Amino acid sequence: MFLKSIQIFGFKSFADRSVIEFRDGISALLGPNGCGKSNVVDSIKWVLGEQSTKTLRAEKMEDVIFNGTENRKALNVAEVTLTLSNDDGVLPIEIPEIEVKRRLHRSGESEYFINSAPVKLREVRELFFDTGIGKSSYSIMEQGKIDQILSNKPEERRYIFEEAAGITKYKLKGAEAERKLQRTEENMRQVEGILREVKRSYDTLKVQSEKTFSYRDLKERIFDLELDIQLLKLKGILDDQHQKEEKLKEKSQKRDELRSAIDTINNLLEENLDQVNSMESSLIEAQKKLYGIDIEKSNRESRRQILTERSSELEQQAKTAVERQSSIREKIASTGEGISAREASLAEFDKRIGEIEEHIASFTRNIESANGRIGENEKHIAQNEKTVLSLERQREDLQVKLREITDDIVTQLDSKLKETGYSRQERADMEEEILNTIESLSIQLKGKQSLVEDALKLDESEKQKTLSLVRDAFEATGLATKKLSELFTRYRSAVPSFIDEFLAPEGIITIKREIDRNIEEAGTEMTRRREEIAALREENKNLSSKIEEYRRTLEELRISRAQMDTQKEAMKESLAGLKRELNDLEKQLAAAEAEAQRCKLNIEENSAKIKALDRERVELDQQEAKLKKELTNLEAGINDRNKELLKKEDNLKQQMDQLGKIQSQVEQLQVNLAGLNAEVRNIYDNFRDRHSRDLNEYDSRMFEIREDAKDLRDKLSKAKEELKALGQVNLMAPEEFSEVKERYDFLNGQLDDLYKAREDLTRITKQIRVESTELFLDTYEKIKKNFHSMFRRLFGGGRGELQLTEPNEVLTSGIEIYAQPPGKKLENISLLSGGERSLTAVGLLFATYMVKPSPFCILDEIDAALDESNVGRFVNVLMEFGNKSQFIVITHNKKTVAGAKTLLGVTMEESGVSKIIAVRLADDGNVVEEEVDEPDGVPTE
Ligand SMILES: Nc1ncnc2c1ncn2[C@@H]1O[C@H](COP(=O)(O)OP(=O)(O)OP(=O)(O)O)[C@@H](O)[C@H]1O
Repeated sequence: MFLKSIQIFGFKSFADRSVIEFRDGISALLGPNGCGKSNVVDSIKWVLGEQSTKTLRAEKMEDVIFNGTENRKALNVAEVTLTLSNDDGVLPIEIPEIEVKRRLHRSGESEYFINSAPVKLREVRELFFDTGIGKSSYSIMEQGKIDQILSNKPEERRYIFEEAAGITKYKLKGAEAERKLQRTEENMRQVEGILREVKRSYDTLKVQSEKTFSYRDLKERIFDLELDIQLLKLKGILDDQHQKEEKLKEKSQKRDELRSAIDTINNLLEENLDQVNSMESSLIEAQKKLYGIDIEKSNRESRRQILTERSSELEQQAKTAVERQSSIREKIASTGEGISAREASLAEFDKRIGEIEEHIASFTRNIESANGRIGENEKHIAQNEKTVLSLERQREDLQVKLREITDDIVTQLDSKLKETGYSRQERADMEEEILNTIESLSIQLKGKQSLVEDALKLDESEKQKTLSLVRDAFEATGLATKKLSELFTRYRSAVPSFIDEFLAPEGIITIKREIDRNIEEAGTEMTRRREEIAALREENKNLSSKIEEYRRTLEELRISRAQMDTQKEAMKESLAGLKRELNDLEKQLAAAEAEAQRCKLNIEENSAKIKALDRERVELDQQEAKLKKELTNLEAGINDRNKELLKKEDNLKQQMDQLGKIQSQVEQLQVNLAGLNAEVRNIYDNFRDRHSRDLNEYDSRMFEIREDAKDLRDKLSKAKEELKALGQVNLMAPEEFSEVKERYDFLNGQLDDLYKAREDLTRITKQIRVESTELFLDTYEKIKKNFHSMFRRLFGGGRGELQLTEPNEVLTSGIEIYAQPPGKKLENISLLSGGERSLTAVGLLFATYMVKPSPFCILDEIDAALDESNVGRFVNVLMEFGNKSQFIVITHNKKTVAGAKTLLGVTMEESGVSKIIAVRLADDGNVVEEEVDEPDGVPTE
């Protein structure tokens, strides 16, 4: 026994955790349609790693999770655990019992386990390689799959043979090796391409790098030569510098000695000068005082002159002020007149403005009253319009009523006339008869009257005769009257009395007349109101044009008032100007008077001041004579001292000349030294700028140079020419070359590895192909032979053939099946009947089993299309195989069930939820173990 049990939870219709314990031999899985038998097969395929939702009869993978029933909620996880016995070591793990589990969450998360350890799908698949079990194997055969085997292209049938030959693993390895080989060749092509590219750079950079090395050597030589030239130059300067410093030291000493001798002479000179200076200060002081007196004297003289001139000016000013007073007075008089005239004009303006204001007020009132009147008229118009509107509505209502009542009159008249049997013709006839009777009566009466009148003229006898005739005639008249009265009575009864009802005060015609009258009255009232509205509108139109006229006049009045205001303002301003002018003139007059007074006072003050100045002049003349005497004495003393000073200064000058010469020599030396220093600095700086190095570093080399400057310069120009001849140089070439070289060497190494790998892979692929071909051919030949005999057993005769479509390409060739049921021609399987096809496929399956039986086999209703005799043969063969291999058969066929040792029932006691029931049969076919009641749909014999 290989398949021990399966535990299903949440998978399709298995909502509850269900365990199916499998036994050796043939187990039949029974149950009514739709109870979940095929779901058990699906669960086995699923746990073995089936990924095709189509094969699992689902749209998407989540569809395999129990999705609920009317009474149960859907689950969120499906889990199937398959327990396999590995006592025979079929599976490549050395454990006697292996548990494979697959779990799927509704979120899409999927897990696989082998013996509770999480694994990848690949590991599950590898576990069943070449065992006949697994995704694409022959251990699970369904009705659909049998059809597939037979109707597939010959090449697609190969998997059964490959699985039986055990070359699936080889095939995978071969494919893997092929893939690797392809990848390797692809890599080789890529590496070769890259290498070609790199080689180009490699060659170019190699040449460039060699050139760069020559360049670098020359550069170094040039540097050394330039260094030596600079060092030689520096050495010459430094020697010169040393000599000049010595000379400077000597000259500086001499200069310092001269400076101290000059300082001594200077000190003596300073003492004599101090004495001369003090005498000169006294002289200057005396001169200053004398000068001061002179200034004082001239000051006073000029002040005296100024005062005299000022007095005459003041007299002239006083005269002018008096003249100005009289002219101002004249202007004041004329300005006063101007003011009075403007005040009169202002009064006139006020009067006229008052009048205009009154006009404006009266026009404004007129406009207001006209507007008021228009407002009232508008109100009347609105009222009248309202009334007209309501009258119109009334009239319309009345007209509606009139139409209604007219209709009523016609209807009532009609019915009354019908009721009373009134006939117009009869009435007309009767009226004619009455008129005829009245006429004949009046003719008779006229005849009687003329008879009576004639009788009155006759004699008595004739009279009596005539009167009796008249009496007879009156009798006839009485008859006519009676007839008339009868006629009238008849006429009255013929004329309908309802007319009176109609005409009565509450009668319908009276009401109609009332309505007619009301309509007419409403019309008259509306006309009156409309006329009134028109009159009011006309009045308002007149009033509006009047208002417009008033407004225009008002506007004109306002403009003239504004003009008047402007003129008045101008007049006011002119008046104010004149008043200001008057005020100014009055002030000017006062000022002129004050001016005249001030001039008089100033003239008096000036004459007093002139007298005081004359007195001070006498005193100053005396002081001047005294100071002039003091000055003569001081000038003589200073002259003597100056002669002594001149002698000392001559001596000093000689010393100074000498000092000047030495100082200039010192300075020249200092300048020279500074120049040399600058030269040295320049040499250092230039060197640093050109070579980015410090010349200090090479100081010691200065004393090792044996060549002279000329030789060095010749060599330098030669080296420079050589450098120029090199042309453009890639300075980074050596570094770039070393990088490219490294890459070039690496790629070469890689290419060698790839060549080796390709050789290995080609060898492996070839080996796999040879081994696979051998294995395949061996198995194919066996199955072919078995198929032939199995076909004959199942069909009870006939012939079954297998043929390679391309015998020279064993590893890709298709396998054609030919079948010849007994008594028929050898035919291609596509021409077989459904049952024949099933039986042929079963034959192929069993032929394969004979070569490589898979550890277990599930057959899902493959007997469905077989007839009784074929089922019999099928069951016989099945039972034979059942002794060696484990079979789980889903069937509805009683004969097949009878062949089973164990019965497994699937029911749906609860709608939509599958449940497992197991029944074990003894060898004699009796039930020996019953775990649950026999499920519905279990066929019994
Ligand atoms: N995810 C699911 N959740 C619940 N029930 C499901 C699910 N997927 C399928 N089913 C139910 O499983 C039943 C089909 O089961 P299955 O095909 O195994 O029946 P069967 O016993 O093989 O029938 P038959 O004898 O007709 O072949 C259907 O009733 C279907 O509704």
